[in-house]
Amino acid sequence: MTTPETPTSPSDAPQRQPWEEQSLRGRVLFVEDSQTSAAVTVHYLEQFGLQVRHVTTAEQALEVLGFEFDLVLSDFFLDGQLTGLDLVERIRARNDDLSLLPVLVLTSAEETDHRIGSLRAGANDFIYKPFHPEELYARLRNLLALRHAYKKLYTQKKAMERLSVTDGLTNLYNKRFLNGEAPAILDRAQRSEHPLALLVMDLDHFKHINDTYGHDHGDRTLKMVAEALEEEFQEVDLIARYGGEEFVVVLDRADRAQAALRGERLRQRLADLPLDPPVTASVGITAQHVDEPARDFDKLFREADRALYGAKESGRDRVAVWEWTTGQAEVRFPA
Ligand SMILES: Nc1nc2c(ncn2[C@@H]2O[C@H](COP(=O)(O)OP(=O)(O)OP(=O)(O)O)[C@@H](O)[C@H]2O)c(=O)[nH]1
Repeated sequence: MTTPETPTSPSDAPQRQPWEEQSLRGRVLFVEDSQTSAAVTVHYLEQFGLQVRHVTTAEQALEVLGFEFDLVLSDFFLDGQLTGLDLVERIRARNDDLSLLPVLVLTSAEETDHRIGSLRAGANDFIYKPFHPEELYARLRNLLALRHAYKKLYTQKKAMERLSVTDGLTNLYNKRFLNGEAPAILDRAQRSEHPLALLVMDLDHFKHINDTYGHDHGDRTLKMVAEALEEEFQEVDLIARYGGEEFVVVLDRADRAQAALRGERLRQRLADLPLDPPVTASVGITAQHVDEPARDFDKLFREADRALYGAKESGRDRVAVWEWTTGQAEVRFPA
């Protein structure tokens, strides 16, 4: 049985606002110089579920504009030199991703030219003042859906970019990234006149480890070696897995002697890893000093590789340095 208070038809039901059904998510940069209008609008924006930063001029908006915002809501006429249209133009002219921020412009019904101008400048949408809250909600919801879709795409793009430059097994950078980045790091070192060293490390008799203990064991060994490399060279930006069991470290601002010491520490660290059987590694090092003729990255890599070959030839588990003056690999460690 129905009581008199119970609604008997949908029209009797208390009307729920759309934002009570589905609140919005996001941060809005709201630009409005009239305190009275601003108070009403902020009230609605917060009711919709949005976080609001209110400023009164376009100049202030440009100052605080940052990646934490999802949308700009701006009145056309503002205190200060700049209008809402100027604000749109300046946001769109930025050369970072904030140039893509959705902008909704508040205008009055008579301001046709301003509306067209704002849209031509790149505003995504407009709304007449005084607005109906449901209309504001609907327009904001559409623009925020666009924003959230863009953010998702951006995150996916970043993840894809990261995947394309890293090695799946060890998570270190791959050869492609090394070959793309290292020449620029070397170029900067040469122009700012500081040394740069290159370290190439190759595990010894890794084929034997694989053949005897299985490929999975080999993989686990490679992962542990990669972790050791990251710990040993925490301050280094470029550590790469160059191929199977060969790794490269670009030591910006290190000279030959410093790099040789770092190579020796790495050699000892790898020998101390709790692995059964233990691994050893051969290390080849070269450096570009300020007083030496400039070489390109390929040439430096060949020098480090020849030093590595020297370390292998001398019995493995060694650190060898390519000496620029003698044009030869010289074993430095163990002493
Ligand atoms: N488990 C595992 N093995 C790999 C991977 N990539 C390359 N390898 C193996 O690494 C071994 C490298 O063998 P070699 O190039 O002969 O070198 P090595 O046995 O370490 O000998 P030296 O370098 O001369 O001391 C091969 O058996 C490859 O199959 C990998 O991702 N996982």
